Amino acid sequence: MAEAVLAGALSSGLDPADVVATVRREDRGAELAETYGVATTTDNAAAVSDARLVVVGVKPKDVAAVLDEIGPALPADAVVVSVAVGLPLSFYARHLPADQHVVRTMPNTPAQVGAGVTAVVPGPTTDEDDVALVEALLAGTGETLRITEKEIDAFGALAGSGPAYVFYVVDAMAEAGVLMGLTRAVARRLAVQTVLGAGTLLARTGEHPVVLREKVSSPGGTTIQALRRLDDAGVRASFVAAMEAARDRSAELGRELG
Ligand SMILES: NC(=O)C1=CN([C@@H]2O[C@H](COP(=O)(O)OP(=O)(O)OC[C@H]3O[C@@H](n4cnc5c(N)ncnc54)[C@H](OP(=O)(O)O)[C@@H]3O)[C@@H](O)[C@H]2O)C=CC1
Ligand SMILES: O=C(O)[C@@H]1CCC=N1
Repeated sequence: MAEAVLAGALSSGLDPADVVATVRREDRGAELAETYGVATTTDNAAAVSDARLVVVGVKPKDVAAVLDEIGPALPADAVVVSVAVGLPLSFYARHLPADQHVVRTMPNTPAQVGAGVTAVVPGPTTDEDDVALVEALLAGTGETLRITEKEIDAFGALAGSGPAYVFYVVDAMAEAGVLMGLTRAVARRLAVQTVLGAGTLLARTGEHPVVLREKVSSPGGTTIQALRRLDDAGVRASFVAAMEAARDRSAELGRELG
């Protein structure tokens, strides 16, 4: 996820000379340096010692150790940007020096191609300049949306995890195409282009998805037959249950690790 944010930010004008990426493995560092032209190091504390923005992009279970490591080296005016699912701002406050500014975010992987959407939750002591700086970093990754911390588990369940649901649907549609005799390459291309086209149509027209769905579903035609099968199989209810499970896991992670 951190690489996707890096790629999006660089593509919109962030200077690679202003970035230090930290890694655990030298080979990973070489890969990032080669791909993005950024400096890399395995020394997290050294990397943050004159940083203005510090994106902590490790898994939730590893965040505490990284914060404990970098805390003493952080400049007082550095803003720590959280991307971890589940961990509340209070968690960061416990592991960082008093009054260190923190902005909690929830990005998604389309950030890599500038088509992401990221939630931004300012920390209690964070000033407007700091939040604007974080939003400027994220501008190249797509849209940003300020929300409250109580909304972020739901945001993550919908938008953070959302790309995985779409990839799941694309895979299922392509597999159905193969079942009906299309080649794998053609089936996948059709599924990808159809999702891209439908998403673009939704975004450009601003029409409600129900209206667009009805325009495809001719009375007595083919699409309505397909949609009836999806309803019979409980697909809509499954989406609700799936996203509630993701939201609940996010809250649970916060309790487990916090
Ligand atoms: N994946 C997603 O779509 C989203 C993820 N997130 C959040 O982003 C965070 C990362 O998730 P994700 O990208 O999936 O996980 P990954 O495991 O793919 O990425 C974590 C990276 O952190 C590196 N790392 C681990 N420990 C250290 C350390 N001490 N110092 C430096 N680097 C370290 C890992 O190195 P190594 O390669 O050696 O393992 C790895 O490259 C999580 O907190 C997650 O909740 C948020 C929104 C969406
Ligand atoms: O699955 C996860 O835990 C991360 C957080 C949101 C998307 N991926």
